[in-house]
Amino acid sequence: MSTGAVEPLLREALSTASRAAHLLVACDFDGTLAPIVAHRDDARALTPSLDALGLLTALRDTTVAVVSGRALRDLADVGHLPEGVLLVGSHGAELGDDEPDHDVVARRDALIDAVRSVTAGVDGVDLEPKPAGVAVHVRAAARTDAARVLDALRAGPAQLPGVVALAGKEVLELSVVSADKGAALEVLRRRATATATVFLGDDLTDETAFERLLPGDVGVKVGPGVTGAEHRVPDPHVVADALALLATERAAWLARS
Ligand SMILES: O=P(O)(O)OC[C@H]1O[C@H](O[C@H]2O[C@H](CO)[C@@H](O)[C@H](O)[C@H]2O)[C@H](O)[C@@H](O)[C@@H]1O
Repeated sequence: MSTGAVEPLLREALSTASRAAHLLVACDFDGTLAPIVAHRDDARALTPSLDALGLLTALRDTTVAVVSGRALRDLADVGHLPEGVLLVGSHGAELGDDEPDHDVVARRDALIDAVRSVTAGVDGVDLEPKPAGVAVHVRAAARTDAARVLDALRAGPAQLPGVVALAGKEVLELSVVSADKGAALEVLRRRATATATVFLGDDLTDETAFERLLPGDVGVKVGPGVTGAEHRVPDPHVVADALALLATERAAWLARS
């Protein structure tokens, strides 16, 4: 395990959190466990991060969750996460296995039709349907097309009644239900009766989770950008180091206590 890239202040914060009566470790997926790649189906979590999450799930009084913008089913397929990791999809809209009700599906389909009327014929734009919405990826589009499509989506489909827009990395997500990772984190924390939470995320959509952290919790922003998190690591490789450190320290603490 290499922990050299984990800053001393973060090491200290993780060490303190590792001694919590009940620890919740929650991670974002894309850009945090898995490096960002050109196509969403090719994203894979780094093996050392999966190993560390596996170690953490095996510990008593420790809850591990991945809270992603991806649809729950997609997260389960792409994630290859260790057994015991709780999966939360669609930015918190999918906290369990419940299928969305008919009204949500009908409104989602109408939303996707409206989105298609904006994106039809634009090269490099990729639609990712989700149970309650759609993500419009513009990573592969010409920059002028990407800007034009995003503006048209914000002015059009995003204004439909009940539609919520969330901007991410080269993506605009439109949903017919309102959800955010901060609210999902609250639910996880309550269910786990966690006394300390460690949350790691890289995107704007992770900021609602950082906002909900309490004294003694640890928020870790991955990569550059403005954040409310107290700590930062440069990339998913150092996320793996931080998770490994946390797993080792918690195992040692539990063994002693
Ligand atoms: O909350 P996350 O787990 O970070 O999910 C956020 C979105 O991730 C995916 O899109 C992003 O990652 C892709 C693969 O690296 C990248 O190609 C894309 O540009 C990024 O926006 C996913 O496809 C979305 O559904 C998630 O909401």
